[in-house]
Order: sequence, then C-alpha cells, then structure tokens
Amino acid sequence: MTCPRVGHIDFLNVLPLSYSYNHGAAQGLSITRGVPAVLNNDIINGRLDMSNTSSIIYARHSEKLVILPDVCISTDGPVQSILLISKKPIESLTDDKIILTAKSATSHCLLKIILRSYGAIPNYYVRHVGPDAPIPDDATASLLIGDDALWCYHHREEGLYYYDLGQEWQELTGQKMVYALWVVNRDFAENHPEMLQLIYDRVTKAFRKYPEQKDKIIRSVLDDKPFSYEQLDSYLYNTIKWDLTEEYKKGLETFYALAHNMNLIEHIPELHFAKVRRN
Ligand SMILES: C=C(O[C@@H]1C=C(C(=O)O)C=C[C@H]1O)C(=O)O
Repeated sequence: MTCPRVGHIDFLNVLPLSYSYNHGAAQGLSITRGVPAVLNNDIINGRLDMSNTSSIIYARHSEKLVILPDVCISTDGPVQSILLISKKPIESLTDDKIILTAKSATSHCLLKIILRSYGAIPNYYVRHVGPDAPIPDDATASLLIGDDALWCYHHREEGLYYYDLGQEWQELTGQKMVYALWVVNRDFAENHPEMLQLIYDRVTKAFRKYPEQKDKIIRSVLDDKPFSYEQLDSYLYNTIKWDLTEEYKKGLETFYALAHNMNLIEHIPELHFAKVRRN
C-alpha cells in the first residue's frame, strides 16, 4: 500500500511523539499535523487512516473506528491547558455568552457538563479565539485549549477568573479525564494489521521512553515555544498522562455517560480496541 495516512495533533501535550516523528519515527508514514477539530473531521471523512482525535469523536462515530490500546491524552486532576477564562466567577454564570475555541470538540462537552453542574445554561458560540485577547468584548467567557491555554495559564490577566477544567472534572466526578484517543479507521485496522502494529509500536515507545529522554526533548523546543523548561517539565512530566489504563477507561466511560445525559452524544459506545501485540 501507499504510506498510511496518520494525523498528529500539533500541540505540546504530545511533545514526546512529535519529537519521535521528527527523529525517524515518521519514516514510511504520511503525517498530517493539525489541531484536533481538523483531524477529527479528517478521520471521519476517511482522509486519514489513524489519528489522535478528541475523545468525544469516538463516541459519535464508534461504528467506523477502533481505539488504539494503551495510549491517550489525559490527566488525573488539573490539566493546565484546558481553561475557562471568565470576566465573572463561574458560580455567577447564567445565560451568558461563552466562546468555545474552534480547535476543540471534547472540551466543548466537558465545559457544558461542568457548567450545567453549576446551574448555568449559557449561550455557546464556536469561534477562533487566541491567547492575546482571549475574551471578545461581546462575551463573558472563553474556553481555550492546547498551547494557547497553556500560555494563558502562565500569563494571567488581573481581573479575570481562570478555571482548569481537569480540576473541575475531578471535583465533579472524582474521576480521571481522557481528552484524546488514538483512533483507527476499521477498514484500515482490518486490512493492514502489520502497518497498524508498526504505528502502535512507535507511538507507545515514544511515550514510554519520555522519562529517560525528557531533558533532550524539552530542550529541543525551548527556542521556538514561549515556555520555560520548568513550565514544560511541570506540564509534561507531572500533569499530562498518556497511559490508557483501566482507571482512565473508567473516567472516559463516565465522561461518555454524562455527555449522553446532556444529549451531546446519541449513545454511549462500547470501547472497541484495535488488535495489536501489546508491549
Ligand atoms: C489536554 C488537552 O487535550 C486535548 C483536547 C482536545 C479537545 O478538547 O477536543 C483534543 C485533543 C487534546 O489535545 C489540550 O489540548 O489541552
């Protein structure tokens, strides 16, 4: 076959894999880098064979997809990079106008679940918002994700309120939260098991080797990204998790159940995994 078409979220939260792709692991693969919302569409429309995507996408299209085992983007509590930034305290939001970053899908649902638990029923609008002016004049609050949110987390503006949605999720449910999964189109998984195995081996190895290589990996981006070594180390070593263990699967199932309660997904999917030799 031609090269497998692999999507890759272009955020620091997958830096170990970005580094690995830049140092040999992309060989024989056709990699498309982008923000989650674009890759979500690409995999659903068959423009990619495999990608990391927003976790809610699997629930919406589980008939077409299988999950790559053992890997995800998740946290056990605070995440630093999924933030509600608001002109008012969260408890006083009612029918306010809230802007949702156009880059996301999972966090849109996460925010809706969390704000409902506070009793708010805001009006949501999806728009491009950036870290320099996170809340447009006509809105009360904005949801940001990824590197934009991480930057805002470290450059707080006086007078605004910042809410970490990983922390809010943990306070609400007591669970871990899975933001992204690696998903595979079923046809590709069935017809190209050897390619799937190769991708699985490379992806899981990149994250497994991170602790021993983190110094070199963080230093490789310090000239290009507006973060210090300490900020990236705190984010990637102590905050973001990549192991899709049983506890994280439980958190994912809780997320799907609450999203279903709010009609954000039509059904609660069973978790079907791609068949690979695990390592
Ligand atoms: C932790 C994060 O997880 C992400 C959140 C996503 C979403 O909201 O749809 C998708 C992929 C992940 O990159 C983040 O981007 O900050």
